[in-house]
Amino acid sequence: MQPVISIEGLTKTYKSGLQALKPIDLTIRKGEIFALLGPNGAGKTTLISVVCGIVTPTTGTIVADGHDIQTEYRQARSKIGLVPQELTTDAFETVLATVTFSRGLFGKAPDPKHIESVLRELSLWEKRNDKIMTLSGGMKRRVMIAKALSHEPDILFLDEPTAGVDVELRRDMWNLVRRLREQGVTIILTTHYIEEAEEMADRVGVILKGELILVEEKTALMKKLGKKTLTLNLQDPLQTVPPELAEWNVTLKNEGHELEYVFDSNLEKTGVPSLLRKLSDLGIAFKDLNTSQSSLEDIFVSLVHRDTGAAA
Ligand SMILES: Nc1ncnc2c1ncn2[C@@H]1O[C@H](COP(=O)(O)OP(=O)(O)OP(=O)(O)O)[C@@H](O)[C@H]1O
Repeated sequence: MQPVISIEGLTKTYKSGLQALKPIDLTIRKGEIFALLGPNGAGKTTLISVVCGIVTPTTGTIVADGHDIQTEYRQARSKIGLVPQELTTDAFETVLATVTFSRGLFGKAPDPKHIESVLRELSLWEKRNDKIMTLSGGMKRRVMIAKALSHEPDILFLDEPTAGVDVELRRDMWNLVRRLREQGVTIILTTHYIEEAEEMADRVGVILKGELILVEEKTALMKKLGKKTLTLNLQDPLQTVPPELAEWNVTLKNEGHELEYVFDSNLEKTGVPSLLRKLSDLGIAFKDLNTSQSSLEDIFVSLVHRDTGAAA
C-alpha cells in the first residue's frame, strides 16, 4: 500500500535532557486509520507534534505526502490537519471567523460552502455567530476539529480526541472519522482507550517510554487481547497433567492445586465446555473457577519483559 507518511530514525531529546522519542521508524499507509496507544508520558503528543512541525526532531527524517516536513514545511503542513489535545483558539472570535481564518492560514482560497458543510457536520452551524468563549467545552472541541478540517487536509491527526468528552460527542467523532476515511483521508489518532482503537483503527502502534514497541494490524492485536485464562482450583492437587488433557494444552500451577487453560475468546469453539466435561469424566473435581482476560496492560508488561530480557 502507498505510504503517506514515512518516518525514519526519528528521535527527540528535549532541552531538559529527557529523551521523549527513541529512534522511531514508521510508515503510515494512505487512507488508513492508525491508532497510537500508550500510557501518559509515553511520547504520543511529541511524535505527533514532530510530524506536524510544531516540535523539531533531534534526528531523523519525516516525509508527509511526498514533502519533507523540515525542508518543505509549508507544502507538507498544508496536507495535514491537527486536532491538538489542548484547546488553543481565539476566545473572542466567532466560530465562523475562526474556522474561515484557519483555512486562509494554509494558503487556500476561501470556500464558504466547504466551511458551511464542516460546521454543519459538527453541529456547529447554528452556533456560527457565537463567540468561542461562550461555548461549552465539548463545543470548543468541535471547533478545534472544524479548524483542522477547514483546509481539506489529506492527513488528519487527532490527539486524544475523546478524552473527557461525552458519549454523544464521542459517537459523532467516530462517525466523522469514518466518513473522512471513506473520502480517502488518512487518520492518525492517539488514545489511552483500547475500545477506541478496537472500534476505529485499521492498525495499532503501541508506544512506551518513547519507544514504538509494536505496530500491528488491529485484528491481529485483538486476537492477542482476546486471550483468556481459565483457572480451576482443584479439590485435590495433581502431580502431573493427565495425558487425556493433552489436546487442551493445560498447565499446572501453585504446586498442582490449580489447572490453567489459556484460550482464544474470539473463537466459537473455545474448548472450555469440552475441557470441563473431560475433567468430570476423569473424576477431577474443582472447588472454584475464574477467568481473566489479557489486557493491553498485560501486553505492555510482556513486551517490556521481552525488551529488557527479564524472565516473563
Ligand atoms: N516541552 C517539553 N520539554 C521537556 N519535556 C517534555 C516537553 N513536552 C513533553 N515532555 C516530556 O516528554 C515525555 C513525553 O510526553 P508526551 O506529551 O509526548 O507524552 P504523551 O504520550 O502524549 O502523554 P499523555 O498521554 O499524557 O498526553 C514526557 O515525559 C513529558 O514530560
